[in-house]
Amino acid sequence: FNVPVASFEIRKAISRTALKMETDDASDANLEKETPGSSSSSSSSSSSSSTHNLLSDCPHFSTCSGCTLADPATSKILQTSRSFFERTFPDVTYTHTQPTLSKSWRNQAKLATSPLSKFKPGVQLGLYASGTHTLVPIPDCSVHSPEINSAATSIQKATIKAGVTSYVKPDQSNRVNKSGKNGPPPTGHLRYVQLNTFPSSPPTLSFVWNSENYKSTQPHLSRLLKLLSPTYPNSSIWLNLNTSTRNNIINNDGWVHLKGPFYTTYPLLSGGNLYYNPKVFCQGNMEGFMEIISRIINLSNHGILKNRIEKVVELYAGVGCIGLNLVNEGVTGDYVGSDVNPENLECFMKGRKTVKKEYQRCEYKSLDAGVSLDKGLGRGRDTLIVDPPRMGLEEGVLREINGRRGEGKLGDVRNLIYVSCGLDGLMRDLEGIKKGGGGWEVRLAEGYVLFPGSEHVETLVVLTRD
Ligand SMILES: C[S@@+](CC[C@H](N)C(=O)[O-])C[C@H]1O[C@@H](n2cnc3c(N)ncnc32)[C@H](O)[C@@H]1O
Repeated sequence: FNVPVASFEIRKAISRTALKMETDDASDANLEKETPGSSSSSSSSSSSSSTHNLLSDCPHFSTCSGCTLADPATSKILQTSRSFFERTFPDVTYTHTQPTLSKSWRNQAKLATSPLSKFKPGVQLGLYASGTHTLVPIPDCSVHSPEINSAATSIQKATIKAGVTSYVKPDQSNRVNKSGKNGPPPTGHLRYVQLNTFPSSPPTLSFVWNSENYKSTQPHLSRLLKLLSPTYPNSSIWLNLNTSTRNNIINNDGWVHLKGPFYTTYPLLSGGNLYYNPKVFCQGNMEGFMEIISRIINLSNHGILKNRIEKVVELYAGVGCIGLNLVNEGVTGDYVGSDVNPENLECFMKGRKTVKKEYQRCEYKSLDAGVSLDKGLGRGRDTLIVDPPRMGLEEGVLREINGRRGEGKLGDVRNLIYVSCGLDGLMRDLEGIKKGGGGWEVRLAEGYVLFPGSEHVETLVVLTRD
């Protein structure tokens, strides 16, 4: 069969990207880190001449932990990925491509805080230096959307006037003193700021606050919002109450909607909208991810699928980012999606109302992936789409995928479309599928460098069976 798209020549992709760049790019993906210092984003490969264009001009590159690869050609993860596919599926040509601009691609950032000064209120925003709690301000980060950078600057300034202080966690070694008693507790107001920027909406600002309840955020939070209001009169503004002493950035049960629209929208590929708020998963590089979705939409046209896509079940479906696009394009007229996060349901339903009328026949369930299959969501479906969290598929799902054709809860499925954001999980799952009894054949494997500058690759794998 025929494998389209770019060849493995990432160099070509990079110089293409470099041509489009006005200044240059940098890093940031580390904003996704749940713990300080652990890096997360992605990358590619290149020659030394493209290095200049990609990373070296970002003023923060040498100190910021967001981008770890000065030269994307040194990306280990792409080598690992290519070797894995060459070794495990020698009949498949693994390709990877860098589909997005290398600058200004990030539409979601989680910025940590630290005190601006020892003696006065005011908070600076940035990322922790690798492996530390030392904050590196990144006001001119090249991979952030410009709206993220300017919102961060506005918030920093407003915290000074509003008397907002930074959350400070005493050094762990001081937490339990010699007498065995707890040391001083964490102090301060603001822990993190999450910023989401979509092209057609004002930025969504979320404040992760070291308070048990709204009342105890006062008067500082209200002062802060008042100061920001002239700059962000129509923004969606959220509070996340998080007093946990662990390193989790967001308290999933701590969301409070403060003002502005409850949802923001991102356009589907051809009319209609996806609906988001900070309670649901959102891709960090939406534009890049849309290229993967376009690829899925066009699979049938490129002779990659042996079987038509008609009836689709999608697990780990989020707000319907992949599914609603497929429905809207008429790729499937019979779709059911599911996700364990109940907040996605309303987002999906709102998005569904915006797809083309003739395609509005699609359903959604708030269910864990394995439970979705137990409840029969996979029965009678010819196509399964999965886009699981980094760790990959849960055991029950993998077991059903490995069930024989015609048997079990996925017995009718003949197309399996796996979108992966975690290479380790994907490799483990594909090893399992190869050894399993499902009779699957890998037809396509493509890496997408959605987070240039860090060790991350998003992978699209298409498998079919007779
Ligand atoms: C990588 S995101 C993909 C979402 C969607 N495809 C998108 O692009 O926005 C993974 C999704 O899996 C969901 N999830 C995590 N664990 C799950 C589980 N055990 N069962 C079902 N969904 C799960 C999360 O809520 C999240 O929406």
